[in-house]
Amino acid sequence: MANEIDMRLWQGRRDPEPDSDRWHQRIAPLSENAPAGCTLLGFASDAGVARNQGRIGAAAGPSAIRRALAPLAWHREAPAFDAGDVTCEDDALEAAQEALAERLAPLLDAGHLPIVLGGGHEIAYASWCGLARHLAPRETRPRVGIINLDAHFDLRDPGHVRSSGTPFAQVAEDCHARGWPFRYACLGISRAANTRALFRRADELGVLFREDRDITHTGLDGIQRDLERFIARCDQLYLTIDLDVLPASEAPGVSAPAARGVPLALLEPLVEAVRDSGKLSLADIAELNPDHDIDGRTARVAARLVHLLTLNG
Ligand SMILES: N=CN[C@@H](CCC(=O)O)C(=O)O
Ligand SMILES: [Mn+2]
Ligand SMILES: [Mn+2]
Repeated sequence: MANEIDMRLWQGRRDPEPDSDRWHQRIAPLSENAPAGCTLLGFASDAGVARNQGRIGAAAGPSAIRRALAPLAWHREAPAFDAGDVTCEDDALEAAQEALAERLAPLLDAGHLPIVLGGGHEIAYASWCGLARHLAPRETRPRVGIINLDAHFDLRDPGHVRSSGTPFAQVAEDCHARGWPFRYACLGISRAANTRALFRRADELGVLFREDRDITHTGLDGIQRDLERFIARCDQLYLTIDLDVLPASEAPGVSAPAARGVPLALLEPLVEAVRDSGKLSLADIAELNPDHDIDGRTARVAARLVHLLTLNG
């Protein structure tokens, strides 16, 4: 289930001038006793998307993000590592989620900032389980804030089927079982793409949500303030980005492209606010489907988001 680390994906142009490195020249395979840095870990799965009646292909997402990140300019001081992939075999989603959690927890224990590359949004339950495994022995009631940039709540009832549409309902159940608060913010919601039942569940669970049409140049300041208030109530943050939050023109390579979406230019300040909060423990990027991408557009957006998230390290 855990693949060898394939460093051949890390290729790109080389400039002869000094101080001109790119990611492919700096990223290293994760080794034992590596110093803390940002660590990429792939989750090659679209089993959750298949269960959710979506377009499969996201299992190839992690490699496509690495290829798109490889030639981007390196601006970091701290190291970056590639920890390889966890692969979901056929429909063995729960086993793959467990395997990812098992890989993530020691990375968090060692002080890394893991960035998990999807993979369908079923990645989110796996990321959460890794974070919970790291936190459980350390804190009795951790105040974790989950910030999801997504057109969808992904709060479908997991009692029917566990899929890419259920991860945050699964997290809510897990928090309830542990006696931990469930703090969930979902920014970019499309009213047209979420049923009334999902809006009701979001209200019942006290979710902070903002619709795609409200995230505009004029509305951004207010949303930033709401986000900052949410962040102030948390001790650590888990950021999850579903690429279908972007307009289909910017992110065509997803299972469910957005007719409207929130442009990258408006998402970046929100990502920066999370990054610069000093509370970010874990991030993932979900739903890249290279089969439906156009000229690598969506992979480039995903790579740019990884670049942005890790810029200050
Ligand atoms: N990851 C989540 N996906 C959406 C899919 C919506 C669709 O296929 O239209 C959801 O379940 O709501
Ligand atoms: Mn979505
Ligand atoms: Mn989603």
